[in-house]
Amino acid sequence: MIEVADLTKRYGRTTAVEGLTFQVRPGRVTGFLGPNGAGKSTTMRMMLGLDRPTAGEVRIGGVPYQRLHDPLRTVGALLDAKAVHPGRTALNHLRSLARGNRIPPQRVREVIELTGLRSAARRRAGTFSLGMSQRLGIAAALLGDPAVLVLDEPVNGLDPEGVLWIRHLMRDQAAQGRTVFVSSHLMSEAALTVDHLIVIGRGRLLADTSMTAFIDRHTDSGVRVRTPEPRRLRDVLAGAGITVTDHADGGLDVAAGAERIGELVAAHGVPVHEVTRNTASLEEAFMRLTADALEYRAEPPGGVRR
Ligand SMILES: Nc1ncnc2c1ncn2[C@@H]1O[C@H](COP(=O)(O)OP(=O)(O)OP(=O)(O)O)[C@@H](O)[C@H]1O
Repeated sequence: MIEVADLTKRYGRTTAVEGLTFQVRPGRVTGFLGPNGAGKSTTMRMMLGLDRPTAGEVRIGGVPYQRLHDPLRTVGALLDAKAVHPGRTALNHLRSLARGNRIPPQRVREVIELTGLRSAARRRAGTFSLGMSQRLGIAAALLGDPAVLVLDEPVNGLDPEGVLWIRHLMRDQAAQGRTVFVSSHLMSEAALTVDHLIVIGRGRLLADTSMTAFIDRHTDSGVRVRTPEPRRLRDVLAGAGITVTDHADGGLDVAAGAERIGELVAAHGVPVHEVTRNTASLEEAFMRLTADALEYRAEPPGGVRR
């Protein structure tokens, strides 16, 4: 469990984090979301004792990071994947971390297997792609078999297979009862992985909610349908008392479930090219929630930034 209590961080006149209070519980994946500059990395650095709070505190398993006896065995972190010495091989990097933290050498082999780095283990970290560096960073985070994982944008630079892998890994770690705290600036990505959501903007807490509640509240129940015969489809749906509206992309927004629509078009022989649930509204809800808190917003042409 991670407890953040009234946490504030100022850099000169910039307030990066202001009065943040929330808890990250074990057994689930908690997403930490906010637009660029919202204060996510600053908060994570304070969790890991890399930055001193101006006020407030963070406790991991009831203890501030600086007072942990065995930090690497308590909390594993991925903050900056490129922070590894470029001349070191992945294997040597992990071995030296293990040695310095009294972790048995066989654990190095285990995390290399777990992160799919076996074929790259003897290559120098400086030659790694961002995706491979992310895997190495995650291997280091898992090395001490910690009960708490803190991952800053772990999906960054990963290919589609890597993205799936990290999603499974996080779910798996949470299912084992660990605390998994992961930052992202994308709602759509978080929606696929996280159970709980902490959203911040300009360093302040905007939402602390379950993902299911957020999705239920913000996604339309409607379905987008594409057909080469829109008029016939409209007639069939209207005949069944279903509301249909045109969408700018040429599709139709239909206020009914996919099953009902599927049955009706099959019964009337209307050809359909696409039936998709409206999830775009989730990203829109996130944008609305954080809009006033966006640090870098595009200026309207000729306008003045508010
Ligand atoms: N060392 C520092 N000195 C001065 N200002 C800083 C420092 N670190 C962060 N900031 C400022 O604090 C604010 C929060 O930054 P932070 O990097 O924590 O945001 P973030 O949510 O992680 O953003 P991103 O998604 O872009 O990484 C920003 O205004 C940033 O410019």
